[in-house]
This record gives sequence, C-alpha cells and structure tokens, in this order.
Amino acid sequence: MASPSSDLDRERRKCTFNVAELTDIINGGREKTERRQYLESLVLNEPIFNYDDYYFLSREEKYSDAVKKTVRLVQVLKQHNIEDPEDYQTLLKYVLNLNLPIALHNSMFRPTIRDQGTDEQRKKWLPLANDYKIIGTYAQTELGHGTFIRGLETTSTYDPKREEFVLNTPTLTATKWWPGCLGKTSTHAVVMAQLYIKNQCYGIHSFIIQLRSLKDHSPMPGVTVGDIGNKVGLETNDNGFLAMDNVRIPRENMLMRHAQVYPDGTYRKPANSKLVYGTMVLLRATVVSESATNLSKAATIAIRYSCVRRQTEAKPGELEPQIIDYVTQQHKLVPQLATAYAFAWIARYMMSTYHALHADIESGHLGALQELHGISSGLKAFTAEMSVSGIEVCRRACGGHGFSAASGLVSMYKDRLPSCTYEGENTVLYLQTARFLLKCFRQPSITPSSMSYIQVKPLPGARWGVKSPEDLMKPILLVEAFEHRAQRTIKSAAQFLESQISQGLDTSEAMNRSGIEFVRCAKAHCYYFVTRNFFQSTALLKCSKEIKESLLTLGVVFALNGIADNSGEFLEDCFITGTQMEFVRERILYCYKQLRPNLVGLVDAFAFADQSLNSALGAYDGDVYNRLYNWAKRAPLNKTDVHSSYHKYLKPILKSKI
Ligand SMILES: CCCCCCCCCCCCCCCCCCCCCCCCCC(=O)SCCNC(=O)CCNC(=O)[C@H](O)C(C)(C)COP(=O)(O)OP(=O)(O)OC[C@H]1O[C@@H](n2cnc3c(N)ncnc32)[C@H](O)[C@@H]1OP(=O)(O)O
Ligand SMILES: Cc1cc2nc3c(=O)[nH]c(=O)nc-3n(C[C@H](O)[C@H](O)[C@H](O)COP(=O)(O)OP(=O)(O)OC[C@H]3O[C@@H](n4cnc5c(N)ncnc54)[C@H](O)[C@@H]3O)c2cc1C
Repeated sequence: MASPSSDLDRERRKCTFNVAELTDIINGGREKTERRQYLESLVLNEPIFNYDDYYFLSREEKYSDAVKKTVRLVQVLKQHNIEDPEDYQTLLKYVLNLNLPIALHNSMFRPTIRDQGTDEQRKKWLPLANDYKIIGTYAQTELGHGTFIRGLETTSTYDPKREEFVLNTPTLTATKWWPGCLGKTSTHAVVMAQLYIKNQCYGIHSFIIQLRSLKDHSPMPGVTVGDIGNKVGLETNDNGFLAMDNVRIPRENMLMRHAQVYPDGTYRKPANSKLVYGTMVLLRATVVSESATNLSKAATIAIRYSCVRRQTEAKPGELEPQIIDYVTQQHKLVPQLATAYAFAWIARYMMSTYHALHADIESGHLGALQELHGISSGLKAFTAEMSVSGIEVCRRACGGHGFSAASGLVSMYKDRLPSCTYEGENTVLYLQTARFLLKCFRQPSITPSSMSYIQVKPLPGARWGVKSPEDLMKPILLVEAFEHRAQRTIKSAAQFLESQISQGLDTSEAMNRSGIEFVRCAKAHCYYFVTRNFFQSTALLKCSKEIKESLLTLGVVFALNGIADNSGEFLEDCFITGTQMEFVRERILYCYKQLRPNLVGLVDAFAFADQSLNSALGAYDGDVYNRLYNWAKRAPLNKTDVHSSYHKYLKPILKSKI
C-alpha cells in the first residue's frame, strides 16, 4: 500500500500554480492573509483551544468546554485590542471550530443595539456589551410563531405613570423558544414584543431585558429561563426558552432609533415598519459567508482523503487506485469544490452589498431596504441549502470513515443543518425574493441595476448559441443560459399568478397557489446571480494564468452541473437541445480531467488549520489511518479493557448454565 503522506506530497508536486498566491486571493489580499496568520498565531498554540477529544464529550461537557474557550477567547481579544468584527469573524471561520455560546451576543445583540438604538442608548449599552460586562441574545421566535413575526404574542405594555414597560408572556405559545445562548449564558436579551400603549397595539418593537443577576447569574424576578434540550446538532449552544411575568423595564430600554414612545405615551412610528427587521438581514448576509466556509472545509476533508484512500485493484497485483481517480468520485466532489469557490465569491459580493445598502439606509434612503431584503433572502436560502447538501455529499464520499465522528463531517453537517431554518426558513425566504423579482418585473423604476436583466423579456423560440463542446468554456454562453432560465421562470411565475387572480381567487390565495412557481423562479435567479458573479469576479482577478484557468474551469463545472441537474428547465422551452445536453455532459468530464492535478492545491489554498478542520481524514499530512487508530484508542469506552457493564449485565448470562 502506498503511504498516505507520499500520496499527498505527490499531489502537491503536480499542482500547476502557486498555492500561496491563491490563498491571498481567497483572503482578499496579502495583507489579509498576514492578518489571518497573526490571529491564528494568537490562539492555535494555546492548549485550551485544542479539540482533539471534542467528539467524545457529552452535550453538557461540550457546552461547558465552549464556555471555557469563549472566556479565553474574550481575554485574548482584549489583551490584543482586537475590536474589528472582521477579525472576530476570521477567528471563527478559520480557527475556532465551534459555535460559541456568545454567538448571538456578537452577531445579533450588539448589531441590534448599534442599528436600532439612539445615540444615548448606544453610549449606555455598547461599552458594556463590547467589554463583555453583559452578554446578550436576540429573543424573537416563540413556541407558536417563528416565521410570522407579526403574529408574535409577547406583550410590552407602556405604563406612563412609572414611565416603564411591562413585559408579559400571556400564553404558553408566547414563550420565547429557540434563541441561541439564551438558556444558560446570556445576562440580557433584545426581546421582540408587541408594543401596547393605552390598549392600542403598535406592532413589534425591540426591548432590552435583563435576564439574569449580574451578581450570581440567577434569573431576575419574573423571568423563567432555561435550555430547550438536545437538538440535532449545535450542542455547544444553549438555545433557550423564556417566559416573562410582569417584568418591568425603564422606558429607555425600548430601542428608539426608528420609533419612539415619549414619557406621556405619545407614539412616533418608524419611517418604515421593516427597519425593526434589520438585524435578521445582517445575519442572512453572514449565513452566505458561513455556507461558503463550511463547504470549503468539507471539500478540503473529502478531497484530501480521496487522494490518500486507495480501493479496488484494476488488475490483479496492481497498486489500487486513489479513489479520487474514479470519475464517479470526481462527480461527487469537484462540483462541491466549485460551489465552495462560487459561494466564497458571492459571499464577498453579499457583504459589500450589505455594507453599501446599509449605509444608504442609515442615511435615510429607505428604498434600499427592499433591495437588500430581496437579494439577501434568496442568497441565504440558496447557499445554505447547497452548502448543507454538499457537506453530506462529501461525508458519504468518504465511505465508512465518513460516518465516524473523527471525520469532522458528521458534526459539521449537524451544526450547519439548521442554517436552512434559522434566520428565516428557506422556502419562506425564497418566496420573499420571488415577490421582489416579480415587483421588479412589473416596475422597471424600482429594479436595481444588478437585476436589470429582469426587464429584458425572453424571446419565444430563443435558442442557445452553443455549437460545440468547446463553446461551453465560454462564460458568456453559460451566463446566457442561466439568464434565459431566470427570465423565463420569472415571467412564467408572473403569468401563473395573474391566471389565478383572473380565475377569481383573492390575492393571498392566488399568491399561495403560485408558491411553487415563485420558489422555482427565485432559485433560478440565485443560480444565475451566483454564476454571473463568479465569472465577473474571476475575470477581474490579477493573478497567474494557471490560477485563472483553474478558477474558470471551476466556474464552468459549477455552471454545467447546474444545467445538467436542472436539465428539464432548460429543455422545457427547447432553449437547449438534446445534442447540447450531450455536450454538457461531455464537457463536465473534460473539466474534471483538467482540474484533477490541481484538486489538492485548490483545497490547500483555503489554508484551514488542522485544528479548525478537526478531522482524522482531512489533516494536511494525510496521515489518516494513524489518526483514526489513535483517536479510537482514546475513546471513553476503551478506558478499561473490561467495561463495567460486563460485571453488571454480561457476566451473569455468559456464566449461566444452558
Ligand atoms: C472583536 C469583536 C467582535 C465584535 C462584533 C461586533 C458586531 C459585529 C457583527 C458581525 C457579525 C459577526 C458574527 C458572525 C458569526 C456568525 C455566527 C452565526 C451564528 C448563527 C446563529 C443563528 C442565529 C439565528 C437567529 C434567528 O433565527 S433570529 C429569528 C429569525 N427569524 C426570521 O428570520 C423570521 C422570518 N420571517 C420574516 O422575516 C418575516 O416575517 C417575513 C416572512 C418576511 C414576513 O414579514 P411580515 O412582517 O409578515 O411582512 P408583511 O407585512 O407581509 O410585509 C411584507 C413586505 O415586507 C417586506 N419585508 C419583509 N421583511 C423585510 C425586511 N427585512 N426588509 C425589508 N422589507 C421586508 C416584504 O418584502 C414585503 O414587501 P411587499 O412585497 O409587500 O412590497
Ligand atoms: C438552531 C436554531 C437557532 C435559532 N436561533 C434563534 C435565535 O437566536 N433567535 C430567535 O429569535 N430565533 C431563533 N431560531 C428560530 C428560527 O428563526 C425559526 O425557527 C425560523 O425562523 C423558522 O420559523 P418556524 O420555526 O416558526 O418555522 P415554521 O414557520 O413553523 O415553518 C414550518 C414549515 O412551514 C412553512 N411555512 C411557514 N410559513 C409559511 C408561509 N408563509 N408560506 C409558505 N410556507 C410557510 C415553512 O416553509 C416550513 O416548511 C433558531 C432556530 C434554530 C433551529
């Protein structure tokens, strides 16, 4: 048998480009790589951030271990004056392989105060939060409602005599349920509740509530709080429940940047009622980036492993091939790698669009709200869905060892799975994007330039300009296919909706009946958007010819697999012919061959530290079998040669006479 390490060495020698150059591109430049290396150096050598036996821990031990790591992380951040959210995100992405029990503090609690608090409120709360003197979460979802925010039942009633709000959980279904870090960690929460003044309801607003004493962490009077119990994954997180019984807070604890309640109870409404949903939009944009990172990790593990794993001699006595040389294996993994790159590029687009449009909104240009919501909803759903299913493809591609916790892919899959649900259930978000697409379809004046393609009506009888398999290497033709599909499905969704209305259905019923068409067009739009962005961004890169070629070929794989997997949608109106579809399949195979020598280089370029992959199958040196064996020997069941259950249960039946 060939040595696994020499297999990876050989792969690395075959790579046609400079891996470090590609790492810089992925990180966003040499300076960013150096910053990342500096941040890594702060934590990687600390024993506390060791994850070797993490997969053996119970739920409670995992939570406790995560709290310990969190506290040390906070100390490191303070010690080195690290305050930039980008640095924090880099540490989470590349070094710390877990969901912290302060995830919601940094990703939602602080941003909500920043975006929805007045200057005075920011001045009061942010220093406390930034210094981790308080730890907060975002408590919106209830037992009875998650998607339909307007249906939340928690109440916050203004008492003008004492200038206080009184918060209540009036029913069982009003109990807050799911908020991350709520159960055991957080001392405070931004709670979303229906605002009542003088018996009139003004809808959902945000309030800061103290959950636990800052002296001994016990729940505050009137607050019932706890962990909701075990889940599929995210064992380090104490997703919680919260019920409030006449919890009084000062008037100043309502976040009043957009809407105000004056001491006498006068209410001033926000310029747009959706401003209160702003933090969710930020998190949806962040999920795009998380989806890219995690799929990159999964592809790294599965591709390295597939280069050291050998199986099935072709002829008796011959060296068994590396499993990566089976085209069926390439057909599982190369599309995941291509998707990981496509998502890394769209994540960068999403974050810069978020910052640009968020700045517009801050300066009062509220039209940007719709655009940001329309773009981020669909991309969150699309990337979460494909990333989660891609991680599972990678896991299965590792055969039996993919089922071992030591693969790192099991916990990754379980922890990423809820990204399809949290921050807006995927179907619901696709429907939101579809609404926006249809609005743009009807009203050119509100169509952002990034979506102007919607205004071009697809020509009936239009045909794809591909004449040969070689034509499929031309980005312009690939993007054209996705553009056509998106235009056609948006138009067809609009027509479907109109047909339902003309049959006499009211608007909401007609919208419901059009839901499947809506989701179809939103997905088609997202595939187009990501493909176009991939080729546009790659074309702009200043890099070696070899890197550009590899990236373009990955883009072709992403696009061609998208066409092959959704072939019905391209064949339906005869835009693509059966012969062209044969070209597509032929070219996919050709691209796999082109990319084969560079597969390890393309995953090495992500430069994940072994610690962050925490995988016996995917470590840089490829020493898979020693790692698996040594890991198994440390398993709690192997602490003694004879397990206590032998004495308790087995022994009597083994010793009993038949
Ligand atoms: C070193 C220092 C460090 C420092 C750091 C400092 C800070 C820096 C931070 C940096 C972060 C770094 C951390 C990274 C770590 C990441 C870790 C991740 C951990 C993840 C944990 C997981 C967390 C998970 C958390 C959660 O899960 S939190 C809960 C999430 N829950 C949902 O997402 C509910 C979904 N449901 C809805 O979003 C709505 O309900 C609904 C369906 C839209 C209908 O909404 P409704 O109100 O009914 O709407 P309608 O009245 O029908 O109106 C409909 C009309 O409004 C429109 N419209 C609806 N919305 C919006 C909207 N937004 N905007 C604009 N318009 C909108 C709509 O287009 C329509 O327009 P039209 O077509 O009519 O013109
Ligand atoms: C791990 C995890 C962490 C979370 N963290 C937080 C947190 O920190 N803070 C917080 O407040 N919440 C949190 N949540 C809650 C989360 O945001 C909600 O679960 C999510 O928004 C989905 O809402 P739901 O559970 O009500 O699903 P439901 O809306 O009940 O969805 C069930 C089904 O109904 C369908 N459906 C619902 N409405 C419609 C519609 N209008 N049209 C078509 N189909 C529809 C959905 O597509 C889905 O198939 C978390 C959830 C999880 C799983």
